[in-house]
Amino acid sequence: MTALLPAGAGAVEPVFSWSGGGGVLRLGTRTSPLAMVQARGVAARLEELASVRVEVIGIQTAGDRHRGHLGELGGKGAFMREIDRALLTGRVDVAVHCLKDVPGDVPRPDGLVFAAYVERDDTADVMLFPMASKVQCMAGLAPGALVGTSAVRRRAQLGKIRPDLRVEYLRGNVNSRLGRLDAGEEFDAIVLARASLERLGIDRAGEALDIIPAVGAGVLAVDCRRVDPDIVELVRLLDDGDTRRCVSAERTMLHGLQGHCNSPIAGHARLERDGQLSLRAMVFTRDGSEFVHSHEWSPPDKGEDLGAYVAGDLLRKGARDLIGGIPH
Ligand SMILES: NCc1[nH]cc(CCC(=O)O)c1CC(=O)O
Repeated sequence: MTALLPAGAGAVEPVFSWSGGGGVLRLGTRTSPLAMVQARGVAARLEELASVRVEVIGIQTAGDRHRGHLGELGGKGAFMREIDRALLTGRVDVAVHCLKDVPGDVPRPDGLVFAAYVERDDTADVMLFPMASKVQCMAGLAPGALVGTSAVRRRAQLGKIRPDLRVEYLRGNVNSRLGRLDAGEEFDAIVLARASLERLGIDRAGEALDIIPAVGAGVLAVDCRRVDPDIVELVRLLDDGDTRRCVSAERTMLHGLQGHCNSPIAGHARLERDGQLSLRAMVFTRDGSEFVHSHEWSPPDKGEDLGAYVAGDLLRKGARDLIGGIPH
């Protein structure tokens, strides 16, 4: 079949065509080892589901090239623009993103649709210690110990639990962060997503932190062009309904708060044993010394209403002042 890009889907020519069944589907993602391993997992599942060969194509993004603070590039969107463009121009047919890295304050391009939210992995944030260090738990860290993380959400929540720790900006791929940690010269601990360790096959336990996860944590989102019904239908087979319900609540909340990439916002939805959907969320100052909190429930298919309600609740409690006090 041949599908054309809709008018207005960027200033690009409608060039895409896909010969469904027996064809090769090109799947784009970032070039980091984590992104590539995630993409290969999605590719393998698509190949199981249909008689299609999936070719994984690594796309270097501005966020990967830039070594400094992500705020200088306008935030996490720096990981998306090139991949969106590759999809809109037909260079790739599907794209895999960590939903956590998809900004909530800028609309997605009209022509694209997240046809699948893959069943959620572990959402825990874990603290890791240098392999050779005697200290292997947060309680063992001395006052003033140095913790590496790039996420303002983690920084704020660490500040709330252990205001005596120093936190320094640390980014880069997971292996290079672990390498710097184990070199033992800079950090007493770092914080990473457990899902990223598991996906990379890194067998390191760490200490799970009792903090609220990021919106979209542990969820892979598979992006398609709306005008490719065959591909949308295929990718839809990877969609997990419960994950989609949770994501709908979390992302609607994030959008309602209009938080920018550097906003310390935490939000986590889950399906409770009684069948209700719950959403727990917090907004902090940068150091975690002030915060607002909300925790509400809804029927499982009312995720958007729940997210909008929790965002409104947080705003009523003063979230705007907390977010507004932090530069991009
Ligand atoms: N910002 C980086 C990022 N984005 C998504 C993940 C992997 C885990 C997930 O999908 O939540 C990671 C790595 C990390 O935080 O350690």
